[in-house]
Amino acid sequence: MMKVKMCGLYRPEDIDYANEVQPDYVGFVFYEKSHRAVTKEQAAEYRKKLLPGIRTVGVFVNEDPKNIIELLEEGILDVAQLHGDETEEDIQYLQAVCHKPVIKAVKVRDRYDVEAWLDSSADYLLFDNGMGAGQVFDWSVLGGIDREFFLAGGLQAANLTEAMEVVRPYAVDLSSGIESDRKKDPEKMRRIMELVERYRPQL
Ligand SMILES: O=C(O)c1ccccc1N[C@@H]1O[C@H](COP(=O)(O)O)[C@@H](O)[C@H]1O
Repeated sequence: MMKVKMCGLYRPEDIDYANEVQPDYVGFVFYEKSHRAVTKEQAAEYRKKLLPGIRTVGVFVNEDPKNIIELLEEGILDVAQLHGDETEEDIQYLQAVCHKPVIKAVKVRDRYDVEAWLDSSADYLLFDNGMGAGQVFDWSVLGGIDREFFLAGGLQAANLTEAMEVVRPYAVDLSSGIESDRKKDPEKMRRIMELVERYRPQL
């Protein structure tokens, strides 16, 4: 069944919106250059308010593994998403220490970028065009992938159904596409869930 991740929740009300629409995953960005960045304390508070069935993903860019491990071991996060230059060794180290899923985000320019990570020990790959910039990439380079992956990058109500039908990812991942004026928009979140629910019975 198609999963959905709603990423970049950073205001207290974003948690209320997520509890209403109930995506499979929500993402907290631990990257201080992002307007969506949260602190460990905020994420801990948000985790407490979030419905227990919703899994929390921490988004990191070349973060000190010690900080990632702390968040995973304290139960603030269920999954780590590595969005920087992390290596295969970094991924395996986190998996060995925490026994929690690791998503490796891959910035896709062409098929070579995709193939370079197909044998990764990451629990999931995530194919994206950048870092939450809301830009789509050429999905045709994702053909014939024999493992589960998240599709991110510029997904929104207008292109989501096509993305699900054409790419058939394990999960769709949205951030900019569920925002208005750089804030999470509950109406857009509801619309996305409607589209995912409508698609789900087909699988
Ligand atoms: O959202 C951010 O600010 C961010 C910062 C650093 C790394 C990743 C970030 N976001 C990730 O970008 C994708 C898709 O975003 P969009 O839908 O294109 O806006 C998603 O995986 C976020 O986790």
